[in-house]
Amino acid sequence: GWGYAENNGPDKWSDNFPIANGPRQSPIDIVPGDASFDGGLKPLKLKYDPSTCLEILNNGHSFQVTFVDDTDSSTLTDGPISGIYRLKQFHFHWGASDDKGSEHTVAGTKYPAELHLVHWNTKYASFGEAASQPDGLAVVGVFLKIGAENANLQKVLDVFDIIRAKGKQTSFANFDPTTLLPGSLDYWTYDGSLTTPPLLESVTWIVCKEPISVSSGQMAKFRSLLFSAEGEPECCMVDNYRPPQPLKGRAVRASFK
Ligand SMILES: COc1cc(C[n+]2ccc3cc(OS(N)(=O)=O)ccc3c2)cc(OC)c1OC
Ligand SMILES: [Zn+2]
Repeated sequence: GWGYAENNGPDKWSDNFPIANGPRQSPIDIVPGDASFDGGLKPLKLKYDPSTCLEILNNGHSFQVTFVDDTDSSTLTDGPISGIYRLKQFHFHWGASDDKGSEHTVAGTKYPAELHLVHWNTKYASFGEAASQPDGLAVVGVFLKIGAENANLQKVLDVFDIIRAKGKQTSFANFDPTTLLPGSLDYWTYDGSLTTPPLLESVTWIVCKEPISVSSGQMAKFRSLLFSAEGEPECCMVDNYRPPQPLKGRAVRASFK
């Protein structure tokens, strides 16, 4: 299957997923000077209920924290979207070293990691159905920047020893993803795609301008996870990011001046 190695990585994804060369692929390089301020963009409204937090899983590409999404308990509204989008999961992408790892870049700058909070439009019956619609998903991206230790993030890293290998999962309750958001919710927004196969062009991207902090030691903990399953030769989970894709004429709007 697909991965991030030389033989199955981003440059090979178009073999099985031709949409990889489509008109609205993600991530992109965000050039602040080229983004147009849109005074019509509303502030993001994120309302998360920690009791909807379910489990944490190593899916072999990243780790994800999954939420119960059968009610409107944890939602994204306003911002660039209309309607109600429900939180399904959040996950991260990161590098083998602190000089790379984010998927979106800002005027060519790479951050050591990027958080994705994945939401689906409740006008559709499920995540899977929404994922095939042009307005089906909204992903909030948050950059991680090397600095002070992040105590909220540490709660997630503390269970990594249990989910070290692909396929491992454990219950994970009462986590509030709001604690992983930056102080300012200023954002850039553009129409894009999932950044991993099936690369569906169904995502309204909402990328926060302000990063959250992560310490270098915490980044080392991310890199202790494995792409490989138990009993397989150990392969460190690092560089699980897709590089920026062609903008192909898309507009990037800014919610701030
Ligand atoms: C839960 O059901 C699905 C899970 C998934 C798993 N999945 C695969 C790839 C993903 C890529 C994502 O990309 S990202 N990095 O842009 O956030 C986000 C969520 C994803 C979730 C895909 C589906 O169809 C596309 C599903 O519906 C059948
Ligand atoms: Zn992602």
